[in-house]
Amino acid sequence: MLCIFGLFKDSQVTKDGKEPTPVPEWLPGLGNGYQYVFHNMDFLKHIKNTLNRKTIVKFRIGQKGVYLITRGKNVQYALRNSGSLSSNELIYMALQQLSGTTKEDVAKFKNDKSGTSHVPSINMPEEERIWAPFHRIFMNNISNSKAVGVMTSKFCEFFSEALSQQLQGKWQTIRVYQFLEQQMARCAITSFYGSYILEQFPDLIDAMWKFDSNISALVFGVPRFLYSKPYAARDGFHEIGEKFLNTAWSKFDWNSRDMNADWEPIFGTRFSRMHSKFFKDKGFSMRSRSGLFLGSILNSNTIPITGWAIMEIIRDKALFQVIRNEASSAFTNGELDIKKLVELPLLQSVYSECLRMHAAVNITRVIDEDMSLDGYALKKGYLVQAPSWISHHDESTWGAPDHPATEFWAKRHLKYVESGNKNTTAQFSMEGRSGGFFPFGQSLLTSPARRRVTEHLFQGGGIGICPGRHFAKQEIMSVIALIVVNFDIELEEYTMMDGSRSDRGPQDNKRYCGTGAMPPDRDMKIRWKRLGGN
Ligand code: HEM
Repeated sequence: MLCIFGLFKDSQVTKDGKEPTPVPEWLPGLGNGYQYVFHNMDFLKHIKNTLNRKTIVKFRIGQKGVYLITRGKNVQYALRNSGSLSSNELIYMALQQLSGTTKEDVAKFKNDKSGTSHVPSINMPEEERIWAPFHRIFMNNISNSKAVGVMTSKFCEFFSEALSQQLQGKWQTIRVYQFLEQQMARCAITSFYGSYILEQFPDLIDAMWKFDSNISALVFGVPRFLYSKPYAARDGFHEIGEKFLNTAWSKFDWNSRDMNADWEPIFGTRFSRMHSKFFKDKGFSMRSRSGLFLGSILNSNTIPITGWAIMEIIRDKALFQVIRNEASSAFTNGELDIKKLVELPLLQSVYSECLRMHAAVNITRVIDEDMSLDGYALKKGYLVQAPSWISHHDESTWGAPDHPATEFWAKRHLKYVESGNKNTTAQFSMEGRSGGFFPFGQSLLTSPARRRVTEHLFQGGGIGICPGRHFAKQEIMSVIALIVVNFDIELEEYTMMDGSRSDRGPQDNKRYCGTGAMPPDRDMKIRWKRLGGN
């Protein structure tokens, strides 16, 4: 586990290349550990401003050396092309810190060196393998198009139902983010994990948000004796998971036809059933099973991105109208056509712009062997970290006349092509920029061809690109479409998160920087009126 406090020490110059420039210490003599953990965005701004001509810089968190990579081509190279990097140590840390997996159960992951392929890379009995079947559960039940289709259609069914509870033809006041935090979370959990979990444990949503707001302290490894609140939040959340798993297991008939259903009320999706059964069959403790199970419940990325998109659309009346017109074209007889929806150019541009601005992940790998990158010599044992916040705010990649990268611009990802008769059509495009855009992480594997053939074939396990990204896009775009098409909306005022008046609009809640999507720190009070028809 990373220890956070310690003095910054410069490392030796090697003969194999330049030594990356050390980041100036935040507090002379005290290093950057505290700033990195508790003020990650300020730390990243500090790096961006003081070292903006360097491509790789280094600093220390306690005893751990970290290289930060700040340019798109290096991020691509380091996270895709090198056999010298892995994410295993980080996964073990996340398992212990976030999921609360017991040491004995983490050891089961560690002991499996057979890789994630069907064919083990070393001689190992099939029943002792963890990584390969675990990855298959993700690939077959979250990433593939059938599974995504089931989850999206269930989600839309529940979310449409939630919207239909709003008064028709009458103005009503709500707070946008508060509504999403409760209603979108409820629908996402139900579509993924079935209806039983929230019927039995309605406090789960609040426990989830409490846990979520403490994730950075847990991820960055703040010890329990220094700061116990995050651990209490995690334990409270996991206790609900334990109670759920106990009752759901006794209620569900594993020999019934529901075992293979796309969705049933007790466990929800096939993913949730397979995942839960897998860890029980492998003899994991109840505490580990609960943490692993609840890990994927978190809506901590999709809800903030949706919140930002909806607020941006509401505060610009012209944009609201254009998005409404565009989204309406994806409805046929009141039914949302998801395939059409996810291809809509402006909506995709708004979605990507919100990910660009607010998804702040520090994609991290461990260097397994000394390596060189961009003329720099990088040492074994260091972490390599690519902060999306820096790449996503790079003016040379994203800036446009009158639309600096620091600002939301709905049309930033559109290009205009001639469509005959001197007309032009807008198309969604990330051309030439995708290297600097990685809200969902990056695949570790080399060429696209190799990635296609051997997706998830890396030694020992490891994280690849987010397997939930297709579902996330469909879920977020569906919520936007269902709201703008079915409601007239007027902005009343901005509020603090407790509902009291705020004299400014939302900004990123910086506490989340480095760990995922940053939610807004203010809410938006609106009047909305549900329309008839759709
Ligand atoms: C806007 C929404 C989302 C964002 C920005 C996001 C981002 C990420 C990132 C950055 C990673 C780590 C990749 C790495 O370190 O290389 C990740 C992993 C993961 N995500 Fe997402 N995610 C989102 C939504 C979702 C959803 C909706 C699901 C589930 C349906 C999901 C499931 C997962 C899982 C299971 C992993 C771990 C993968 C592994 O261990 O191989 N994510 N996500």
